[in-house]
Amino acid sequence: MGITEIFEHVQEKACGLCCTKLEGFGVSIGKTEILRDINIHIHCGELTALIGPNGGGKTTLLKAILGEISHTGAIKFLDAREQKSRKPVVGYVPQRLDFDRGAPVSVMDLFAASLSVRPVCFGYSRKLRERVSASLVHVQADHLLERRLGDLSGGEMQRVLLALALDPGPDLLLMDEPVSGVDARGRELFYQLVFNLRRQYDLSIILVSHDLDMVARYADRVVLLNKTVLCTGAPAEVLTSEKLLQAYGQLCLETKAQNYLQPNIVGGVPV
Ligand SMILES: Nc1ncnc2c1ncn2[C@@H]1O[C@H](COP(=O)(O)OP(=O)(O)OP(=O)(O)O)[C@@H](O)[C@H]1O
Repeated sequence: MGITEIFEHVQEKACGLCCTKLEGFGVSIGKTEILRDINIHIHCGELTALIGPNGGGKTTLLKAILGEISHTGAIKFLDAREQKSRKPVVGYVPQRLDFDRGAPVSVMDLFAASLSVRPVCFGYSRKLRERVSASLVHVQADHLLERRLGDLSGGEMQRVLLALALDPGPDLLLMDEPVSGVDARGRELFYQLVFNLRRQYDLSIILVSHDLDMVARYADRVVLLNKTVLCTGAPAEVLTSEKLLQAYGQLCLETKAQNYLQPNIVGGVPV
């Protein structure tokens, strides 16, 4: 894939009617300052990749947005269709789901437990089954409806968790290295799905990833984070920035990051 094809999707237009802003965002745990002065504008219909060295604060930022840990500053969601600012509905896809792989729990059970107040042992309504089936279609997983969770592959499980995070439809979708343990084919499918869904649902997405190759190919924007925002912009801009080398330091040599810093090479692809 050439550089033009890699970045051509950036030229597509989102609705531009809603956005999420983090303003003066900071997190301290005990006396340790983990994040400071974070100002990010997350655009609707766009996939924003959050990259940075280990311990840079990426997971902490997602946890703070989810409200799991306290923060300073503000998170604002502007719904321009309704002409008002409100709390965003946030969906989340974790790196993995910890569960007993031997438990007789199906994909349908997982959705029912999340979407319905009725105990799973009482069965489900036809309406709920149709709703779950429709959600799974969007992530190419409708054939997995009755499958036991323990029998799913890593990629299938992450697609199911993606469908779960999209129901009910969020304003902001957060994903923390969602396919880090998944094989290359599964990773590619997952990124393609997310890439298509972002425009289909006008989703604002923040995706934490160490996979700079995928980031170069699928992200609309990149935020380089190490305690604070070091650099933000289009993938071609951030992934060729000297700040990337500074942030990753020696580790850069052990990751694909070095590819992006050589002149005339982006995403490991000569241009
Ligand atoms: N509960 C906690 N108490 C103290 N320090 C913490 C706590 N949670 C996270 N930290 C520290 O905050 C820093 C940021 O951690 P975080 O997990 O957010 O980084 P990350 O960018 O997601 O890292 P990685 O890429 O390795 O997943 C690290 O130095 C970590 O040790």
